Amino acid sequence: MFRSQLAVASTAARKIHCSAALRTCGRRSLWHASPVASTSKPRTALVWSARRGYADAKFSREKPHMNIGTIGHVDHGKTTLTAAITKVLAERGGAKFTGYAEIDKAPEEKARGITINSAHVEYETDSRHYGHIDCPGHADYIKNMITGAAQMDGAIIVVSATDGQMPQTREHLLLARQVGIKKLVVFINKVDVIDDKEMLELVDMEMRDLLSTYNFDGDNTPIIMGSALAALDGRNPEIGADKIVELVKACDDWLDIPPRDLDKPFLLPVEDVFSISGRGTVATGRLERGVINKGDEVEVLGLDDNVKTTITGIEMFHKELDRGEAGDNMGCLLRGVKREQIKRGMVIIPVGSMKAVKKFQAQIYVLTKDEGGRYTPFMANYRPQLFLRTADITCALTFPDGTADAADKMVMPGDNVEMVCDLVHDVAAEVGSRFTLREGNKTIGTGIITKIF
Ligand SMILES: Nc1nc2c(ncn2[C@@H]2O[C@H](COP(=O)(O)OP(=O)(O)OP(=O)(O)O)[C@@H](O)[C@H]2O)c(=O)[nH]1
Ligand SMILES: [Mg+2]
Repeated sequence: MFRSQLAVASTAARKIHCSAALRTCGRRSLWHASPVASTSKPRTALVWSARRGYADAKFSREKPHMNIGTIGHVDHGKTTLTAAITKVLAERGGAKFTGYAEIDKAPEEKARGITINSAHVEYETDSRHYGHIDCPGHADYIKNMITGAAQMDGAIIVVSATDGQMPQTREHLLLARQVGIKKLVVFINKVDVIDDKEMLELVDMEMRDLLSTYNFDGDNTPIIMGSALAALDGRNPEIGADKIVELVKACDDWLDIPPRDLDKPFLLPVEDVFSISGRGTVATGRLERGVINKGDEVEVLGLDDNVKTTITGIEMFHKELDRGEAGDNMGCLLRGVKREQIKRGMVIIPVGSMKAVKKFQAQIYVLTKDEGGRYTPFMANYRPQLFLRTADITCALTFPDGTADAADKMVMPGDNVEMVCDLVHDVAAEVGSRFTLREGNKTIGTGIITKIF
């Protein structure tokens, strides 16, 4: 029932706004991923979820949960690898196989053969439960990549052995760093079409260099070489399934589950919103900190449109929860709220626990052209797009009061500067919050908030 409701909703939305509808489609997978290990429950507990048709089991916390995902340049094989991981683990009882066409399922994705929306799947290893977000690599959809990566605790960067590192390999590493990902695993893909061993060694060496450039541990990061397609097609296990097992083992061993901050007031950055007719509005995202309980009174803050409401339901991967913990990638049913009142970029918090800000000072690093940034300097009142958590907002940059020659001062690519950011809409932020600055198709800078006005 829920599935058909959502299909109707997304068809209607597509008529209104294509990209919004695409996001809805892409997001559906979080709600539809089947439980890995479902437990039977008494009928009474199933009432509201059964009516909505998607929650059919309690979420098990037996294994620690971690959010990872695939990032990297367009066409390097992220979606193929995502499907291959679920296939190989399904054969071992740790996942439900999610095919390529189920991940890239929006019509435009199918027509163009690229990922546009980030999609969610889940799987389990012996030691962990993973939520996995497959991100788009195409430069036009970096916005969706940032929102996807903002929910990850670690990531798999996919690089094709045929191309080696490419512009979005570099940009995604930078963005991963900026959203707080500390460790990565590298998958060098498409080795089935490479005969030259030296070529593989070169890609390996270059990736280690690049990791170090972006402050990851280039020397010790596990690099696995294989073929996602061979694994998905069930051929050549020595470069296919065996390498997927090795990759997943490397994730288990090398990627750390960050300490979950359960004591602070909760903070859930909204990644997507959809409505279920007759039920209400659901906001999804990864709980950044704290613990959220069914029945909590909350404030949805930011983008100039604060809303107060109550959480009437919590879900994670098809399963119902009474409480969500920091790190959970979940959906919250919000009482009496219309879909239009909630937007990606807002945050859900306990009433009054945080303020939205419109103006702050920040330490900003401006990327050089070799890092994919601007070729030319900019001056005061430059207006890039600011990405913070799941929000993206236009801002104006000026120099702090008292800066000498502020009117003529130029900021060069490569500079580290202290600047004042004036936002068009307010956003929930604190001293220490990190953000990225983009202009058109480029990431031009990264920053950290030092003072709130
Ligand atoms: N030969 C070979 N081709 C592969 C392999 N893995 C993926 N491909 C092919 O590479 C193409 C791109 O694969 P995708 O998985 O869609 O790449 P992607 O990184 O998800 O692309 P975007 O999401 O659009 O950035 C497809 O035609 C795949 O079949 C591989 O191991 N070997
Ligand atoms: Mg893809």
